[in-house]
Amino acid sequence: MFTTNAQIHQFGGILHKLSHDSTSTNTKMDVNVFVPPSSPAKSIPVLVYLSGLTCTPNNATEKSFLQYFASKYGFAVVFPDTSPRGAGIAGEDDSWDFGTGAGFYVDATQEPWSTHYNMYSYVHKELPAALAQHFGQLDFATVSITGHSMGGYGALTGFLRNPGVYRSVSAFAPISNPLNCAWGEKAFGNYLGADKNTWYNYDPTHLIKSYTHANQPDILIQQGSLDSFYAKDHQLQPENFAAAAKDAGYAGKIDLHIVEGYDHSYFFISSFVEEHAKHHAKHLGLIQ
Ligand SMILES: N[C@@H](CCC(=O)N[C@@H](CSC=O)C(=O)NCC(=O)O)C(=O)O
Repeated sequence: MFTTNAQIHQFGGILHKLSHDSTSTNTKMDVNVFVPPSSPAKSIPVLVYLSGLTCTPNNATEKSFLQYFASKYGFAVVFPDTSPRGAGIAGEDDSWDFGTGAGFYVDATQEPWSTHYNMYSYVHKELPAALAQHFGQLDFATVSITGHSMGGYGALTGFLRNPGVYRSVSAFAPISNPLNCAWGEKAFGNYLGADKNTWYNYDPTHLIKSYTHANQPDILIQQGSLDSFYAKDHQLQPENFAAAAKDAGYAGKIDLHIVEGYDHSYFFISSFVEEHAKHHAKHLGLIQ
């Protein structure tokens, strides 16, 4: 059961700011949903946008410009939160890259995180089922997924672990090989524990090696060359994902664009959001 906190008219559609009690996280969760203009009898395909570290559903809603293209092509957009909030766990607010705002789209197995930090089940199971009930017009059987940074990793992971569920996937500056970077080691070590065998289930670079489903669409990835998380800190490593896909014989093209001069911010995301919207509109059957 959702509570509507705001309904904002935008680009001919409506942005719904909602909250609900989640059984995956055992907390109240906020979610934004943009519904494009449409005739009442028509079902509307859906794009899920997963945000990065520190974000609420509002960052992308306010800064990506994605709703303009969702309205143009006729798909809805779901903007989930990035973690439970106010779970009351000691240490959850101590750092910006772990805990609140940094749920890493995993189902935690380790105490004290496992009661609340179950963002994988929340995003891929509970939330779509609940929203399908709330918005009868949204067609969650025709759904694609995208995201930024931690959310780009969440999108790639969700696509690869749920063969046939998402028609297409794309990512902006995704954390592509979390087993191999400081953000991933911190998050997985705490949420999943010391046994690295369990970490592989959440690493796109490893998951693509065993992805066998017939649905192998092109995967669009943009990465700014001056993004310090990419160039300096090596947190992102999209080349590792592209190389693994090639070695695995993934049939679609890994369309990795290193875009000169761009950083990690929403200035970068909004510059390429049209390309991503078009990519998904094609796979959702809205354009040729
Ligand atoms: N100084 C930033 C650091 C965090 C940051 O850059 N977060 C990115 C995602 S990073 C990987 O997941 C982000 O999307 N920030 C929100 C924004 O609106 O730009 C900070 O504290 O935000």
